[in-house]
Amino acid sequence: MLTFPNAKINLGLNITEKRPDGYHNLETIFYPVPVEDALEINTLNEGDHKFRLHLSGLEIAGEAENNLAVKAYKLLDAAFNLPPVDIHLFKRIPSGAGLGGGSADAAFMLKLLNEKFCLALSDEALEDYAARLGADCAFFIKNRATYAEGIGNVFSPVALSLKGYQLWLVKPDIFVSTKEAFAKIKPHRPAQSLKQIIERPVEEWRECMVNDFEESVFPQFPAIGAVKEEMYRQGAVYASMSGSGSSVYGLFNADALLPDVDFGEKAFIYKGRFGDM
Ligand SMILES: C[C@@](CO)(OP(=O)(O)O)[C@H](O)COP(=O)(O)OP(=O)(O)OC[C@H]1O[C@@H](n2ccc(N)nc2=O)[C@H](O)[C@@H]1O
Ligand SMILES: Nc1ncnc2c1ncn2[C@@H]1O[C@H](COP(=O)(O)OP(=O)(O)O)[C@@H](O)[C@H]1O
Repeated sequence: MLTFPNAKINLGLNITEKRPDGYHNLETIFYPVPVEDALEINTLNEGDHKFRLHLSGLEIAGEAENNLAVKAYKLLDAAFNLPPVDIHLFKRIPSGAGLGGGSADAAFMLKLLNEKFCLALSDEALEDYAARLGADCAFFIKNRATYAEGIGNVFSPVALSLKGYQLWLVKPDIFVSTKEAFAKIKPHRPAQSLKQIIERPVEEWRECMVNDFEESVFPQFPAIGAVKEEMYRQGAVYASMSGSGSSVYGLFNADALLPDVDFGEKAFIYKGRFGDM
């Protein structure tokens, strides 16, 4: 059985306060984007392993045991004693990019196992399992525009569609540590909540919607800020870094022409169109 875990972008990201446990409260809107991995599972009939993981495409750091697709399998296996599985993951979503690719693989693995082994878990039950694998992981269960608060794990749906807009996504060859990016931020409450901002036309977002991480990340990595500037030079209606970086996206009108731009030899570049997601 085959599925295609997709990435997300953050539309706005306000870091509102530091908590006693060291984590930060924030508000953001997660929106699914059509950049996809491919994830396949088959029942494993040979050997005495519970799982085998085959990886291709972009490299993922870390051992197979720590792969989020495997962690998702282990979580449901502990509860339901699942048959052994052969897992194939083709990685197209860059890691450590603020695109949630690892979390997407985990959430889609839960959905895949639920279907393949007829576990009859509701979306809410799947969200509970997903939340144990990562803060933004549960978003990918319903996989629709979502307002997130708390540490990024308390969700409510938002009525928002970017259908028809073009998406230009660039991840320069730069690694940003999420932990360090948080450490450099002075949390503050925004003048206007993202819930209100998102109701305004996309053309107005540039004046009022921010990703607080840009303030700490752009001075350290000017090349990331330069990608955002380039998006606006090319006519983006709205452009921003996603999550804690290092990817940057631009939203363009349906008829805009997106030229070839050199963002560096190792940059990941995606151009596409939002559909019904
Ligand atoms: C900030 C977001 C917004 O989308 O960034 P991206 O990962 O998408 O870039 C996410 O919530 C990130 O979630 P995630 O990437 O899972 O972060 P984690 O691994 O849980 O945390 C890495 C480190 O960031 C800090 N951290 C994380 C989340 C949070 N609400 N407050 C924090 O202070 C902690 O120091 C933690 O040790
Ligand atoms: N299936 C997976 N895909 C991507 N990264 C994974 C996966 N499993 C574990 N990881 C680890 O999770 C980390 C975060 O990856 P990811 O969720 O893609 O990025 P981000 O948090 O920037 O959105 C990576 O550094 C990687 O080591």
